[in-house]
Amino acid sequence: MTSDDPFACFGNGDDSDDTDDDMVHTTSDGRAFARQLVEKTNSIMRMDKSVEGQRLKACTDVTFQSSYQDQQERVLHLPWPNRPPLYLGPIHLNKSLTEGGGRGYVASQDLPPGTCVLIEEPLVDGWSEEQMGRRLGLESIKHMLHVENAKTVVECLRELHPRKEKVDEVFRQIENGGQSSDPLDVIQIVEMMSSLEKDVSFRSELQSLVAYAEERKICNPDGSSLSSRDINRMLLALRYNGFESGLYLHFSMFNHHEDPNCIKFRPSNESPQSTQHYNYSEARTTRFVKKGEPLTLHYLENPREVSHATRRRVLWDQHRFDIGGEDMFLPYLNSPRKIYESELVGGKFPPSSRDDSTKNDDDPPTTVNIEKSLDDLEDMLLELQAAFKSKIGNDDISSYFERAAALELTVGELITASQSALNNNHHILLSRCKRLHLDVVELLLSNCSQILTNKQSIELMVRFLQSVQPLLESQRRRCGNDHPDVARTYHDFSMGIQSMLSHAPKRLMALNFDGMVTLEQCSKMEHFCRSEKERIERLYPKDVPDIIARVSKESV
Ligand SMILES: C[S@@+](CC[C@H](N)C(=O)[O-])C[C@H]1O[C@@H](n2cnc3c(N)ncnc32)[C@H](O)[C@@H]1O
Repeated sequence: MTSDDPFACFGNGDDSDDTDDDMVHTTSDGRAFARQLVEKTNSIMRMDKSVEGQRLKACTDVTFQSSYQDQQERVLHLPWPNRPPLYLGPIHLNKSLTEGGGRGYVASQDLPPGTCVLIEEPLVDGWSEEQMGRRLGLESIKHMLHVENAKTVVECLRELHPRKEKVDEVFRQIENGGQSSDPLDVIQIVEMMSSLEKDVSFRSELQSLVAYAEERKICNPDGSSLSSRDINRMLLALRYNGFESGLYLHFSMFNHHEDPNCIKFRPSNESPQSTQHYNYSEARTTRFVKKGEPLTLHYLENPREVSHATRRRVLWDQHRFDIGGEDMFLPYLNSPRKIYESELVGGKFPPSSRDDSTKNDDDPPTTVNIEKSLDDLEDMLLELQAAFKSKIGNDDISSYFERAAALELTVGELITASQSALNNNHHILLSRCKRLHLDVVELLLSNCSQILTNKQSIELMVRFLQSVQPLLESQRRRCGNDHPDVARTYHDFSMGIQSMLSHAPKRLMALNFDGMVTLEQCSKMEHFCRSEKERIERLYPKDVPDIIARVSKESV
């Protein structure tokens, strides 16, 4: 085995190596002691659970849920009072927000983390096959005009940004020789529509959709035929409001924030207790939200963890609103743009532009290069996950193992290179690299146990812990202590410690993690991580069917 061997850090694959001095001596006494400690803390946890359960029940209690009556009143002020969501939590629509595009939700009372604020079924569930992996285009309009309830969809779409009434008014002003009073309307409506219409094939597709709508007798709510401008506006409404999972009405009233206080879940569409199928999304707060504070989501869905430069470009490209660069003064905030710790590169505001710097700039920002590598490596992981899932035969497993092992090392190298290029241990891209690393190690450990020697597994677990510990710290700083992403990382940390306590406790202590230098401290940390993971998970109960059942009971 030479140092050039890419698999050197997995050991030489010889099991006899496992009788390594350090490990054997440590494990014989250490394992027993560690097991005792884990059992002791487990039993303390079991006792604690009933008390903790009661405390947490208070958080997910009906105190923070809206009654049917209460919802009815607030639903009247939504743009679709006749199509209420399945549940509207203690929030209401404010139509004159200064930050984030006019309309948006605000909290009607103080809301603890995990409060369910909205449950809704999509108006259009998913997109057509041709649409997948591409930006929403006219094929999605075609898909929408095909669905059974197309007439209702078109009617509802009227109220989505940019509202039909508004668009008609803007063009009326222009056609009368005037100008739109709001420069943002020109950017988001007039310029966006005309840039799409520059394409000849787009224009001809618009015409064929006009004819198709006519044929199916799908018209505007006032009975007039859908014009090509109407269809173009509908496309903007999809782009400005659509989610990966489809189009929702009430979810489209959430504005974007760089540091959002809500998260949208698309839970499994089956309730565990009943045979009833649900197809809903839910939004929950991820931290404490004060009464009157706007409720916001992060618009980037996949991947969510991108650099400031990429976020700025994507949001401009898709929505035509600018999150701002270093020198940009944001009039609605009356201040320069705020910079978050997770965006700093070398302690400074990173370069960013609304335009695609990968195309125009010879020297794209460091973050763009890291993102490109991440995209490629994440694709490789997806391929490997699919291969292992499809139960590859024993003969193939070693070749897939080699690919997964090479991927693990490459991600490790990307972490090292990114750390030095970004000079910021809490940069959002480093968190993404570390999450990827954890996922690759997990893939190896859960699928290649028959190939990995004990020593290799332990070395893998060591590198796993070296990624998970700083990731946890960065995520807590960025998302707070109650975010579901943090729960997942607590879980990983606890599993990693548990495994090392059982197999190589001395090696674990030698890692010298803060507050983890004795066996007792390591065990305590493992217990802490596990209980934190469980605490956060309980903040986000899978209780949507119960909420819906309660509300429908109250309504009769
Ligand atoms: C899903 S809608 C949100 C609701 C919208 N404010 C409305 O009144 O219909 C998305 C649009 O709202 C605006 N918007 C949302 N978040 C924003 C933000 N942080 N800054 C500026 N505009 C924002 C953009 O025009 C975007 O295309």
